[in-house]
Amino acid sequence: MASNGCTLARRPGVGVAVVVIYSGRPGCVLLGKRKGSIGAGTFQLPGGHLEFGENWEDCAKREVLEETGLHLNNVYFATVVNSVKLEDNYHYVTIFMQGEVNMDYDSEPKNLEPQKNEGWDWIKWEDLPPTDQLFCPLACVRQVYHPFKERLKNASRNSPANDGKHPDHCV
Ligand SMILES: C=C(C)CCOP(=O)(O)OP(=O)(O)O
Ligand SMILES: [Mg+2]
Ligand SMILES: [Mg+2]
Repeated sequence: MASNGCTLARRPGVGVAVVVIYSGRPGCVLLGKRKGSIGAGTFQLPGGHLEFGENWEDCAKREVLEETGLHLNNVYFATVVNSVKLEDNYHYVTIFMQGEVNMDYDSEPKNLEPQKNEGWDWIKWEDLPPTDQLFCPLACVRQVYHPFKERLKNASRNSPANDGKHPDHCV
């Protein structure tokens, strides 16, 4: 760090991405397409930056509400990836949370940030687009996590899996 307290060194960001599932669309997750910032044109899950002092569950609920209008319940830790794409100057630690649409509220997703996202669709996990069309953390997570097979395994853990499956540089 420089003597004036400033530093020019970059540090990774922290993101929270959310696997949103809905009993009305079995096997599907909510998928959008990025617009207007890094990864424009690639497919993404709802999510965004963890705010200072915020816990992961609250961040997941807030981002999904801001971006889609959906309320979540049963939000739990899914997995975490360290995604690095130096050619795009991109390095984020992205925490994946999974949650269900709370049917006490409207269950139709709305594209509430149209400047950042093309729209939301329910897409079967098996039908996710090819890796080169996925936003970096989503491309990473597909290698290590399946939202409809791994819940019991991960839900019983308080910390990320340490099974050697988590590559540092995923794409
Ligand atoms: C890859 C990045 C930059 C993580 C944050 O995601 P968003 O770009 O969706 O951030 P928010 O505007 O939703 O916070
Ligand atoms: Mg956001
Ligand atoms: Mg976002």
